[in-house]
Amino acid sequence: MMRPAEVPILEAEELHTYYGASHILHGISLSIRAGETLSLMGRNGMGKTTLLRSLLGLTPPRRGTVKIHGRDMTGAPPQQIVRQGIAFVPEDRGIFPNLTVRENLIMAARPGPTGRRDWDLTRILDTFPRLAERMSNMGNHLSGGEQQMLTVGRALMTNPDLLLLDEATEGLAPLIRKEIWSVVRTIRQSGIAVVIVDKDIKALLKLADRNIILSKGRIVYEGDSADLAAKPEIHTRYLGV
Ligand SMILES: Nc1ncnc2c1ncn2[C@@H]1O[C@H](COP(=O)(O)OP(=O)(O)OP(=O)(O)O)[C@@H](O)[C@H]1O
Repeated sequence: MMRPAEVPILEAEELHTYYGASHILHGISLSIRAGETLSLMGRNGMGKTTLLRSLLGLTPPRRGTVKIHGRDMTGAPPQQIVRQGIAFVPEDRGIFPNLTVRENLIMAARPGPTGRRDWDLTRILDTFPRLAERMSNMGNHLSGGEQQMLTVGRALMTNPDLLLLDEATEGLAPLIRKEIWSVVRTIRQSGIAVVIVDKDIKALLKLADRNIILSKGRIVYEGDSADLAAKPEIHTRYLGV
C-alpha cells in the first residue's frame, strides 16, 4: 500500500498540555514529512520531552489535535499511536533487563503499518556490530552505550516511518556518542523520518533538515540548519550557547 507523499506523517495543531494545574505546552503546531529529520532544541525544562509525550499520547494534550498519516488520532491510547508507525526512544531507555539482547530485539519485531519489514534482526546487527557481539548478554549486563543501542535497535525492529529520539547520547562517552550519531545518519538515509532532542547543537545542525526551538512551551524559532547556524543571537537567547 502506497501513501500519497504530500500527507505529512504527523501533524499536530495547537497542542496545550498540562501536568495537573501546570500549563506546559502553549499551542504547539508542527508537521513532519516523510523522511524528514527535525531537531527539537531548547534549554532544560522548556517542554521538549512533554511535546514528544504529547504526540505519542503518553501525556495527552488537553487541547489540540494530532493527526498521523492524515488520520485524527487525538486522544488515542499510545499503543494505538505507535501502531501507526511511530517509534519512541525515551530518555530513560526501554529494554527488558532480564532478557538477552537477542530476546529484546526479537520481542519488538513487527512489520510497519504498510507491511514493510526491511528492518529485521540481520540488518540491526549489521548496523550495530556491538550488539552482534553481545547477543546472549542480559539487558542489565550491558554498558550504557550498548543499552542505548539496544533501545534504538528495538525501535527499528518495529519498522517505523517516524522515530522519536529523546536525548539518545545523554551521559555517554564521546566514542559511543559518535557511534550513535552515525547510526542516526544511517536511519535517516534509510528514509525513516526522525525527530531528535539532544544537547549537542553542532551535531543536530549537521544532521537536521529543519530545527525547532522551544521556550516555555512555545515554538520561538523554526528554520533550516543553514539559517540557524547563521543566527548566533538565537543561540545566545534560547540555547544558552
Ligand atoms: N511529571 C511531571 N509533573 C509535573 N511537571 C512536570 C512533569 N514532567 C515535567 N514537568 C515540568 O514540565 C516542564 C517541561 O519539562 P520537559 O521535561 O518537557 O522539558 P524538556 O525541555 O524536555 O527539558 P529536559 O531537557 O530537562 O528534559 C518543566 O517545567 C518540568 O518541570
